[in-house]
Amino acid sequence: MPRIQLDYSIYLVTGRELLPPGKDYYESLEESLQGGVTLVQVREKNADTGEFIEVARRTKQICDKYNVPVLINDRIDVHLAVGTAGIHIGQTDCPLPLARQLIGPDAIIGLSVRNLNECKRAIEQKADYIGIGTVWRTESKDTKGRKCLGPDGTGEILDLLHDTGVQAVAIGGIHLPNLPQLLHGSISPKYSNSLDGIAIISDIVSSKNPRESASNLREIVDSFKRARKSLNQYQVKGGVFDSPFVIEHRNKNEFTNDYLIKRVEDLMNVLKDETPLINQLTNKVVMNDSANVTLAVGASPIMSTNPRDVYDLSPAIGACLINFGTIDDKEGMQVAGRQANVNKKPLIFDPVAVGATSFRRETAQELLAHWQPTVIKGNAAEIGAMAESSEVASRGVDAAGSGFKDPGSIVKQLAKKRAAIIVLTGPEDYISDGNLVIKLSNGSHYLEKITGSGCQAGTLIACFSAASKIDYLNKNNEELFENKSQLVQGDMLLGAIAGILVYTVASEIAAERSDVKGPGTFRSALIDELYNLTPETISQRAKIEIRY
Ligand SMILES: Cc1ncc(COP(=O)(O)OP(=O)(O)O)c(N)n1
Ligand SMILES: Cc1nc(C(=O)O)sc1CCOP(=O)(O)O
Repeated sequence: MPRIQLDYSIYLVTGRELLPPGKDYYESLEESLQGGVTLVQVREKNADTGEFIEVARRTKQICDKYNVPVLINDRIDVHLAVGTAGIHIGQTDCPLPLARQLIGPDAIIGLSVRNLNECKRAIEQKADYIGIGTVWRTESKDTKGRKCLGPDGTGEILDLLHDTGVQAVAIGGIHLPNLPQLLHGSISPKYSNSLDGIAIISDIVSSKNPRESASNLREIVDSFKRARKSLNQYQVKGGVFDSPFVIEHRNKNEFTNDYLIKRVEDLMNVLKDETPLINQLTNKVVMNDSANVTLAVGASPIMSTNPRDVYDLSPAIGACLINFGTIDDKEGMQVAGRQANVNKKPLIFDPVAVGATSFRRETAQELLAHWQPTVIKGNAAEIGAMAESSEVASRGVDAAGSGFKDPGSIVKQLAKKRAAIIVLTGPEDYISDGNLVIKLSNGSHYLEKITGSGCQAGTLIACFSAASKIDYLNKNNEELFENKSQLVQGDMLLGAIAGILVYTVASEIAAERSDVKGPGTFRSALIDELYNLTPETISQRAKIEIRY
């Protein structure tokens, strides 16, 4: 008989010592089940055997009312005494093959996994599921000396589970604000596997209102799973598509150049009407020009980097740009990005010269463990480094060589790996959400002759991503909270396309002006042409190619 299938979505691990003062354990448990907990593990670190059995027995009685299975932490004897669905064991507990012999073929066995080797062994030993941790620091267990895996490390482990049938939850430091970042950021780089659920102690147990806490977490996990399912449907059927970043359900036949141009025009008007604030943590070399291009398209720049300030500003901004050209404000970047995720703001990451030094590579990894970007923009060297491709070597901030043999597939694969929109800039620009690749062929050779043109493109992507979110909210007010797992509402692919198109078309017009004699005059003319650009000009000049 096959073992029962468990729903790992919201996996409550109990912790009586973490209850708020005065809250009864059984009352808290029942409320959390009403909020949507799908699986419970009884974890008793201080109880003696008799007490553990009694707690497990009463826990199972309550869970049975809600048809929620119970597992026992570590103790095979308690599992056998109470007749629960199975056990969860750690690396130093009873070895899995022995545990299987003792509890029989039908019981569930989950195993804690901290790295790739432990995961391989869990697969060999036929664990039913693995608990991947610790994702982030936690006060609920002593994890001193252990490396936090972050969403990235979790995703690498998920890749190994491809086609194995082994399920996976993540554990450690998971709370409502960082949950969307974990779910999106842990989508595995090679096979796009995602978590089956999350294991939680304190976010539920320490809550005064465990029903609400569980229900909030459940809503995010459910909507993430729905979005993943519709993405898979698109890949299978090749018809209507809906990536995790795109709320608009588009039909392939309607997604044409004319449609894109019309939507870019809409966003140009939104920016002028709504003047969103764009916070830019950017490098010293380009700060002034970036602020000016922001103003030229109708948005409003702010260049705040102080951690307290970016925290307070976050709810009020339209989008956040993190450009780590001079990496002076790492703490500010960590806080700004994290708060952008929490407040569901578009977060644009420009990893300037990321492949040039190990410091830059490590900083990028560290930042990406703190937050999930909506868009990653770079030149060939930067995108190559992010994709861990050796095809294009990195030389300072410039892309060496002519780029990739197949740029479309590089951006598409990286978009899947990073669960973000990827923008590759160069003589032609390539943009992908992991499903589609858009090639844009506007621009001027002068862009290579002024400093910070790539940085300005990142700024404009941030402006138009903010416009895309505003546009979405203006049109779908009642559906504001339709998909709580969404990192940001609005069509972020469109925001990226609009930013690049507006910038490159304006650069063409600037370069054609008779008063432009070289890079110096081009630089000023570019800001003027961004300011004067009309939707009609975009429509006349845009060179767009859509590839599936
Ligand atoms: C779902 C889940 N994952 C990991 C753990 C940790 O188990 P273990 O390593 O055995 O540590 P203790 O829980 O015994 O402290 C877990 N309990 N549940
Ligand atoms: C029990 C446990 N195991 C972990 C691991 O990494 O194996 S982390 C952890 C504690 C999880 O508690 P919270 O949800 O409060 O962070």
